[in-house]
Amino acid sequence: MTDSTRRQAALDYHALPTPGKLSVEVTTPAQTQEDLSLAYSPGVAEPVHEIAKDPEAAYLYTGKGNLVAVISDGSAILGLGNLGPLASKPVMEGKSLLFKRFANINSVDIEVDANSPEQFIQTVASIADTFGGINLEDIKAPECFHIEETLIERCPVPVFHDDQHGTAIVTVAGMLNALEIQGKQIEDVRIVCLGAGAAATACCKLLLAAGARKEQITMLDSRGVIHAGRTDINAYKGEWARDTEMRTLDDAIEGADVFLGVSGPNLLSAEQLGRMAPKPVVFACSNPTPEIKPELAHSVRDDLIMATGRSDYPNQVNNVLCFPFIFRGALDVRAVRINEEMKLAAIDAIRSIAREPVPDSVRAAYGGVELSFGPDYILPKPTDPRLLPIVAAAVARAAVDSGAARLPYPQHYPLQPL
Ligand SMILES: NC(=O)C1=CN([C@@H]2O[C@H](COP(=O)(O)OP(=O)(O)OC[C@H]3O[C@@H](n4cnc5c(N)ncnc54)[C@H](OP(=O)(O)O)[C@@H]3O)[C@@H](O)[C@H]2O)C=CC1
Ligand SMILES: CC(=O)C(=O)O
Ligand SMILES: [Mg+2]
Repeated sequence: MTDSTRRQAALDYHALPTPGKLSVEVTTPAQTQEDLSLAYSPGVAEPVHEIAKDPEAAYLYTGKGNLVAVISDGSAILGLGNLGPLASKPVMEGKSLLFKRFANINSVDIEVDANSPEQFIQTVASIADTFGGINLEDIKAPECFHIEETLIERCPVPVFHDDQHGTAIVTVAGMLNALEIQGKQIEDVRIVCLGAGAAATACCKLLLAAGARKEQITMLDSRGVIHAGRTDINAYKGEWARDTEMRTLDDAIEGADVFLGVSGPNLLSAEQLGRMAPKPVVFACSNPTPEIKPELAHSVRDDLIMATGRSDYPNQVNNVLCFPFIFRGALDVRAVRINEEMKLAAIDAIRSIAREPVPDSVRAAYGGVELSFGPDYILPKPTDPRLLPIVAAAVARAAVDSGAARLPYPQHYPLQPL
């Protein structure tokens, strides 16, 4: 497919058969006078009274318990930058599509035109109780950290910034598998993280929790290495400042085992890739254009494991492998928050699936190619029907065991694949 054919196909996909990617469906009878008198006036007054008496009744009489809002201010849309709330709508509709397609969670997208983080927080906090959970998306650093921390405290339902935690969970799951295939230990590897924003910060924190050593991680922002002499960095970046002579990606990449790109398009050169250690792992996760294109990377070396955030190459490291399923588990036990135990459980569950034989339906959806645990298959595909039962169950169990759940482990688990 040429670039212009792909562009037109993408525009047609969004315009046809009706604009956008989602619609709303009615789940109760609404044909007769009797139906309407139950659905609306006078019948609707009965659940109103029940919810006014006990807010928990909203889970029984409304769609709240299976409804997640995808909310953005459009300040970091994929790797495209700050293009504003309305331009983020196709991405947010896309996330809602993925919630429905992969975890049967109803989802609406909300794009907030806010003048300040406080205004954004106030807007989200005032509507949060409408939903069973809030998925924050594509909000740039450093504002995203304060926004998420504050909303977690203020909202009665789980709040999860997907670009931080969804990305980190999938990255760590993929990284542990990739390092194992390359015969390396996470404790030993030198990691270069290009990007110092929402995704980078959360990925590196979770890599530490998985065993990586902080002194082995070099983080870079658009001005270069985050080092102890920098006076132009905020406190979030300051946590990653190293006492080092390295200043540029050129310096940092020499002999590195891992390149994690969560920054922008085409920022890692073939020459730089060539100077990484033997058997490197390269996660070029910027969307839609990775830090280095797989064709170029593979032309430079044949000993690497290469991943991108995209669906059209092997090894998709993308938060789609996490957010539908972590919310499914969280909603089903009515978790008050999504905690570290639930994240670690999601990592183990996701990475374990990649080691099992792949169902025919997945192979068929990916053009019939052979998929088995190895350099070109480090993570399950998003269409893998095992993700829903296995990841949701692991997350729900962790929520119950860690005290985050308000309901017991669901009797109807494990879920049937969709
Ligand atoms: N595959 C996946 O699942 C996901 C991928 N991503 C990708 O990660 C990228 C960042 O997203 P997110 O963290 O949400 O955005 P943020 O805006 O929070 O962070 C962007 C970071 O990239 C840095 N950056 C920009 N240009 C350069 C450059 N030339 N060299 C080095 N660093 C640079 C910025 O530096 P500075 O701080 O100096 O401005 C900033 O630290 C996007 O491309 C996005 O598509 C994000 C989430 C999930
Ligand atoms: C995948 C995603 O959330 C991003 O690139 O921002
Ligand atoms: Mg995103």
